[in-house]
Amino acid sequence: MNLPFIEWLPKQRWYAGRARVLSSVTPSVVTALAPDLDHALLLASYADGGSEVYQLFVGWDLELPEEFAGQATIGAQDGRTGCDALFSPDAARRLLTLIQAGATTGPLRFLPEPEASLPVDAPARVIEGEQTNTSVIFDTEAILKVFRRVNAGRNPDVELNRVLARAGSPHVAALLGAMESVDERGAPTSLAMVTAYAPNSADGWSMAMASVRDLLAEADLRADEVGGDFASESFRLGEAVAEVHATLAVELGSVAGPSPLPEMRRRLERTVAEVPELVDLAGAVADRLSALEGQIVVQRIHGDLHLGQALRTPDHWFLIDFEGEPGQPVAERRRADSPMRDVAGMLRSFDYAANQLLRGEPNDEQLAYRAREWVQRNRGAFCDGYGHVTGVDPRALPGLLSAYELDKAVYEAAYEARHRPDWLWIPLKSIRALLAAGPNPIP
Ligand SMILES: Nc1ncnc2c1ncn2[C@@H]1O[C@H](COP(=O)(O)OP(=O)(O)O)[C@@H](O)[C@H]1O
Ligand SMILES: O=P(O)(O)O[C@H]1O[C@H](CO)[C@@H](O[C@H]2O[C@H](CO)[C@@H](O)[C@H](O)[C@H]2O)[C@H](O)[C@H]1O
Repeated sequence: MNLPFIEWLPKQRWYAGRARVLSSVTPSVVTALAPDLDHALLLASYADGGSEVYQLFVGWDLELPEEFAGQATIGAQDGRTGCDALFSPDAARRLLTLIQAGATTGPLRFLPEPEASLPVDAPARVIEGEQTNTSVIFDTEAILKVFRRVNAGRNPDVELNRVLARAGSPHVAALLGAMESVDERGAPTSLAMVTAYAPNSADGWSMAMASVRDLLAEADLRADEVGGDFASESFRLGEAVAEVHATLAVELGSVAGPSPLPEMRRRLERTVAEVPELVDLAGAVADRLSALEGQIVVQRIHGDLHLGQALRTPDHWFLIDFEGEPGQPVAERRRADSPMRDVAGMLRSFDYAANQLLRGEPNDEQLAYRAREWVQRNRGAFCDGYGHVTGVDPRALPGLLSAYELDKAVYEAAYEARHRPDWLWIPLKSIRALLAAGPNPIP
């Protein structure tokens, strides 16, 4: 396969190498699925000596919806045009059919869940947006998520969705199937998963943004007085996260174990090297992380929880995307950790929602005050909901929570520097605020 991947790959939203110099992109494993459809693992090598593996279904001379033709077309080879086949509804349906059939092709395994019935004839459409992976929706019935960056091992998204669905949790979409590759020793690497689609749902990020927008439009009203108050949803979301944690603890265990302090310190060091604005703050952040010295209670958790990972269905809050932090090795993403990592992730997200809408109004003190009020109200409601289920209010663990919030904000600084440099100011502002607030950030 000899397509111009080196030009096409860096233009994709899910490409994570923006801060690095790409030196080559080579198809390392190619598996033919049909005469006009191949599966390819692409080895992207960087000038710094590092590399990443990306996954692509390459379609040949496929018909593409007009609006996606430019984005999906990779280039020409031997008189045929190669494209990202997930944009072809027909190719996407064929992938679903392979999963339904439990097919095996070369190293690829297509695995339906027991009794699952996949909508193999449904209209299919790629969803666009700020996603790490690429997902295709099949009518209102199923959603196929293809992991873009491939890391050896079983992806926690597949693993935890399966555990939670089989335990009857009302807070996840049912897993319908998966796709893996196996190496010579039979060890699996997750490549894709299909879950039931939740129709008529809204994601927590859009709902929170609508609520903040309402508040900022009514500068004289308090957060609890405007129509779009989000606090009761934040409370229910706190309950849902706590219930998911409780189910994971029952199903997969919860023990006293070493804290992730060494990894947090390494992350801080790496991020300071990438984000010069952090240099002056790093010492104070490191001091605050020391609250995690010694042992803590750990269990399997979501690992990268934020408002965009929560879907409000007509009946429940669902949590999605249990993949952990994109870009980390699978072993690290599967590692047990404190549930406070997820709580901190969601609390950070309330901060993001309010700050994001203050963009362009940086010096309006009245709006900034209102936004802070919204954040306090919703962070508080989330913790109330969480504590209502577990009996332990996260605010009773301020040192732990503040350390996890800072670690998350450091992660976000690296994430934004790589993917959305325009947003970098949000985690930087939060790091300064968290340091100034002391180790007990929530009243
Ligand atoms: N089961 C589902 N039902 C409805 N929409 C979903 C479902 N799962 C995911 N989505 C939508 O797809 C988007 C991407 O899913 P996500 O798992 O977060 O992918 P990524 O890893 O690419 O970020 C979500 O923001 C959500 O809007
Ligand atoms: O792609 P994922 O959803 O797995 O997560 C990554 O991208 C997120 C942004 O899309 C990023 O989240 C950060 O921005 C959100 C607003 O867009 C905000 O709600 C989150 O709190 C903030 O962390 C996430 O960190 C990253 O892993």
